[in-house]
Amino acid sequence: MELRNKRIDNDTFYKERKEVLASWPTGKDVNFEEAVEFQKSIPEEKIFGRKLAQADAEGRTLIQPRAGVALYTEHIRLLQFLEEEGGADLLPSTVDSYTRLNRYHEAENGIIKSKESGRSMLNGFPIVNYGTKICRTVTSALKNPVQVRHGTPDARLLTEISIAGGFTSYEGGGISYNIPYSKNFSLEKTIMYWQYTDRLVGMYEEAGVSINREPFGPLTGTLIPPCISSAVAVIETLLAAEQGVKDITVGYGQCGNVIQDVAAIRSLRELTNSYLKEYGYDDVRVTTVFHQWMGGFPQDEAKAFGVISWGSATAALAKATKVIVKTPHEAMGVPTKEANAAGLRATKQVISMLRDQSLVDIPVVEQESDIIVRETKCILDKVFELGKGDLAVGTVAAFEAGVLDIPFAPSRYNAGKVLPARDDNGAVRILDTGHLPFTEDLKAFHREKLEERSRFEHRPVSFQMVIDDVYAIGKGFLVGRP
Ligand SMILES: CCC[C@H]1O[C@@H](n2cnc3c(N)ncnc32)[C@H](O)[C@@H]1O
Repeated sequence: MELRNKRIDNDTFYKERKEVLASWPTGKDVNFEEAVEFQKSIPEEKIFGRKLAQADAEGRTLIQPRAGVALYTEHIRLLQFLEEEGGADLLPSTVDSYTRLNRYHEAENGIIKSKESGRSMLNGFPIVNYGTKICRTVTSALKNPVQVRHGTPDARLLTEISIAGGFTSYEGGGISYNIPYSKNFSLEKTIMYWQYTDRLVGMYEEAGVSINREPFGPLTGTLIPPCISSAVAVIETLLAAEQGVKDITVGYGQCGNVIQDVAAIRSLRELTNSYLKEYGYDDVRVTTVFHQWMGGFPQDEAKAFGVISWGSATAALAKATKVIVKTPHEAMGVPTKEANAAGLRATKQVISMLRDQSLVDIPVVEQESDIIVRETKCILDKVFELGKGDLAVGTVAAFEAGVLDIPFAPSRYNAGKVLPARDDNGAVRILDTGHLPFTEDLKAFHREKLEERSRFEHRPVSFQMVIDDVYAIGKGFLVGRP
């Protein structure tokens, strides 16, 4: 089938669905009509999109951890601990790396080894191996809505079992779970795989079940210019809306300059709503998610709490609908439930103290937001032009042309020409725009910002700034000063 940004017709979808459900034994337990009834039996307060909409209307920022372990009984205990002791408003189930690569045999071995050793031998919760019934045991044991978080290029079977299993939100997208994660996965393929995911969500919507979708905002989590993460988020939103998705949370990973980070959330919300309206999707609910610092973390737990609190403050001042919380074990790996809960409590403390303050409408944020909007429009207009009006075709062509280009991404489909570097205030600017279709005045803006830093540091604007910025974090700084 050819790549097109067009709603998948039923015959094509059901034919593909047969193969998807046959790709692992647990797929045979998925029955759409029965799953719709189960989803409809879930209490209102556990519907992810409802809780987001309520918080957004009240201008509140919800807190959500990442969490996932191999044994489902332990996973239940973990998630119950995070809502009871951590105060999590929203819950995750972070999926293990084998499942993300469709390597269910190895996930199965991981479950067995975890039972034998009494500890989690997987770095997440293997949803596909457990299947619908056990997933329902997990989601029914919790008080709060639960979302599946992962990084899966081909997530079709994972989507089927997740929704049938009572999860009411699902993260990812055909760009955001491919280019930053994989080296060789065809972008055309993953866009089509994620059209399947979004079509399935659309079918649940048409049956009266609302499932929240969340494109993965941070991408590589390293010096990502807001216009690039916003362009990807808007594209994945529009592709999802075409398949019938009605509830979307667009996201952004903290970069470190507070003004730019607040402007990034403000402009992301504005861009997503305006593009949905422009392309005729008038009934899609949009909320935002701010990811606490996705870069390297200090080993020292007190310093880690400093980083966590800094991200919490920015999320609150940006009025993000939710914030994804890090833990003081970030530098070590999968956190203990105690560390995870502590990260949540620190976050909630800061969010609560700042709940009556906002930086969204201050002039410097408005100015920065306008720059991001103009940059993102330059990119998206070119994507549509390259696709001769078809967004999916345009997206593939845009990556080939370097019009979409995600810094530090491993994918061979990514040009890797764009070079970001921080300006004198730590905001992420663009040292080399590669083939980004920026207007001359936008290019001049970035050049000038970097020249300001160059004058302050008495050194030329150069690639060395990029290297210094990447290493600065480990030294506890943002701007990599010479
Ligand atoms: C793109 C997401 C990366 C982040 O996702 C966290 N993460 C991954 N797996 C788990 C897990 N099983 N439990 C708690 N956090 C987890 C990492 O720390 C990292 O920050």
